[in-house]
Amino acid sequence: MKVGIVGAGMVGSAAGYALALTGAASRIVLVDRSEALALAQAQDIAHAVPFASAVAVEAGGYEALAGADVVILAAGVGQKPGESRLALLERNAAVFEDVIAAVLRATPDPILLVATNPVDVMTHVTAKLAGLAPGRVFGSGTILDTARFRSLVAHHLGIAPHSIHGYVLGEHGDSEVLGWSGARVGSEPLASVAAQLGCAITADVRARIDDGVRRAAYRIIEGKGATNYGIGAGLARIVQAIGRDEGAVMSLSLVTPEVAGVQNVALSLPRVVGAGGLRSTLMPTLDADEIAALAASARMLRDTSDALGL
Ligand SMILES: NC(=O)C1=CN([C@@H]2O[C@H](COP(=O)(O)OP(=O)(O)OC[C@H]3O[C@@H](n4cnc5c(N)ncnc54)[C@H](O)[C@@H]3O)[C@@H](O)[C@H]2O)C=CC1
Ligand SMILES: CC(=O)C(=O)O
Repeated sequence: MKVGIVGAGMVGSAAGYALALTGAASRIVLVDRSEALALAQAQDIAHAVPFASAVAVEAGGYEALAGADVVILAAGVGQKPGESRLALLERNAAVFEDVIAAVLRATPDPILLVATNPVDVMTHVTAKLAGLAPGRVFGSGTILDTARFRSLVAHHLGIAPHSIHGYVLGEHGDSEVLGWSGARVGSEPLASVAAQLGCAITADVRARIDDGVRRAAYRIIEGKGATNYGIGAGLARIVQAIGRDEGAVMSLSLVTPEVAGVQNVALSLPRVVGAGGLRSTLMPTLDADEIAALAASARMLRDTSDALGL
């Protein structure tokens, strides 16, 4: 599978590296407004290939995206320490005006996978600019927040994160909703497993994990200026699920006709990912507080999209 990456900075390069290590792509093309950066990243990633899978890695202009099955969009600015994702919107929406047109001139019917923040509204911007079939334009959404949630719950219980099943929903950002009530460990409800293991999810534990998920990006950006490895791995995992037509369930952002009473809003819910992109949505069972929080998140995103005329 040929995968293009537009934006060869921290996120784009980490995605390329993860794609090369996992073999989720057979050909990777990096594009950036800095041709020198794209070339340097492509060369560096190519030097990992002899230790990993047989992947061709190159850099080029937009024309090099011809025939790309999936294009990851990671161009634009990231947060400065203390800055919210939503504060990036105007700058990154302006970047996408040119980027999406240039991508589609090179490859007219790709799957577009948006990583640029604020990822939900940028997904909506991309869907409108691209006009592709529903399910072919979506955002990484809360895939990273879900990974953070699973990691922290796993650490608390002393169980592998792969065996923790639960999702973060709504905005990839400050209003996101941790789906505690539906979380399971193996096939058992989280609270039951936590009690059996003597690791109850008390209000304090819950608040600590909530903060650890919601504030993770702020803390990491304070420490190293960006986040890249987690999202890079997440983007490669999404591409892998597309390439293998897996039907994997992941929390991803898609323009959705109606969520918690809010119409036409891009946000994350559990979605089924396969060869054509997103093929269905699995509406989770939530408790009353979670439904109210999801409605508030959806309303905030809708209001933000309204301001852009989306
Ligand atoms: N969805 C998620 O979970 C995450 C999203 N992000 C977001 O990803 C985006 C990229 O972050 P980083 O890679 O850290 O930033 P970065 O600054 O390292 O890389 C961005 C790249 O975009 C390029 N670029 C800017 N305008 C362009 C244009 N018009 N055409 C082509 N390339 C262009 C820049 O030259 C730069 O190399 C940010 O919006 C950031 O907030 C970051 C981490 C996680
Ligand atoms: C930067 C960002 O969106 C994250 O790490 O969650």
